[in-house]
Amino acid sequence: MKKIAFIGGGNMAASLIGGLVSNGWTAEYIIVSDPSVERLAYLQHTFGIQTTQDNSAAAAYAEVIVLAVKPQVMQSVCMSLSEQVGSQLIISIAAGIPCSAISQWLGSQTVIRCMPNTPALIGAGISGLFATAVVTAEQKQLAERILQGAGKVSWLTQEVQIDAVTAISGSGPAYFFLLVEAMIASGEQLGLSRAVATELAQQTALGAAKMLVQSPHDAATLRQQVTSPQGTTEAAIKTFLNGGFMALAEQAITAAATRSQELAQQLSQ
Ligand SMILES: NC(=O)C1=CN([C@@H]2O[C@H](COP(=O)(O)OP(=O)(O)OC[C@H]3O[C@@H](n4cnc5c(N)ncnc54)[C@H](O)[C@@H]3O)[C@@H](O)[C@H]2O)C=CC1
Ligand SMILES: O=C(O)[C@@H]1CCC=N1
Repeated sequence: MKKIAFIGGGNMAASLIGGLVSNGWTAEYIIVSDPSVERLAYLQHTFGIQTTQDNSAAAAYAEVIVLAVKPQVMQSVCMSLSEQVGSQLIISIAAGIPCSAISQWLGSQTVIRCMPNTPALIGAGISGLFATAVVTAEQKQLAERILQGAGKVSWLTQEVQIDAVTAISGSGPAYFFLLVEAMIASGEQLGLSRAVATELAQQTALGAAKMLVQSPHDAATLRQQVTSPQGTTEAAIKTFLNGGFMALAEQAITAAATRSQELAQQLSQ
């Protein structure tokens, strides 16, 4: 078991730490650094891990450094850590920041870029991973072990594919939450209490997600199985499609991928 430092202890770090701890990673082998005392107290209390406000101390302690700060502060955080970074494996989860920029700011080539998602917190996440050429097979296995606590892992052959992963699975949970928000609001408008509408929408999302992963049928077939000719589902689906749902979804997902590319250009100069 290796010592891991999380630089930045926000939502995504907490999701990954939750996955690690519930998968049996020793809490004493995990340290997180964050400027917020309240945040550190929460993380310490929830997971029993070590905490510090000193990024350098966390980095110096660890064999693996997970960079989990917002893309906008990544450059300054990395540059301030360059003294402490030697042979550690670096895993960056920041949207948009290329390995080349991380390598340059930290002075280390041993970088894996990772795009996880928040269901990591309950072990139901998926992470897209890209490793630079110098990363060894052993280090890749280590990264997999760390991220598998958070869910599935998918290796990418080209770094540019991370933009698509960000748009599909990184941002993706938010698309489903938005649909559930809309379903709850509609349920209320149709006369249900908020509590009942919420329970119906949540359980429907859970059931649909389980069918998607467990059934031998694809999404389109499962949808057709709900859709009786001239029935209620057809009325809803027709309204979605006539309103341009497919084109809108493609436009939205492309906007996420484009934003990932823009972040790379803006933040890696
Ligand atoms: N939220 C998500 O679904 C996903 C986020 N990401 C990436 O994960 C990274 C973190 O995102 P979130 O956890 O959502 O953000 P967040 O805002 O919840 O967490 C960022 C944390 O960094 C801390 N921080 C700020 N300045 C710092 C510094 N100088 N040194 C150490 N810590 C510092 C903040 O106090 C905060 O707790 C981002 O780069 C984002 O692109 C990647 C995949 C999914
Ligand atoms: O919205 C973002 O920029 C981050 C990356 C993927 C999910 N959240």
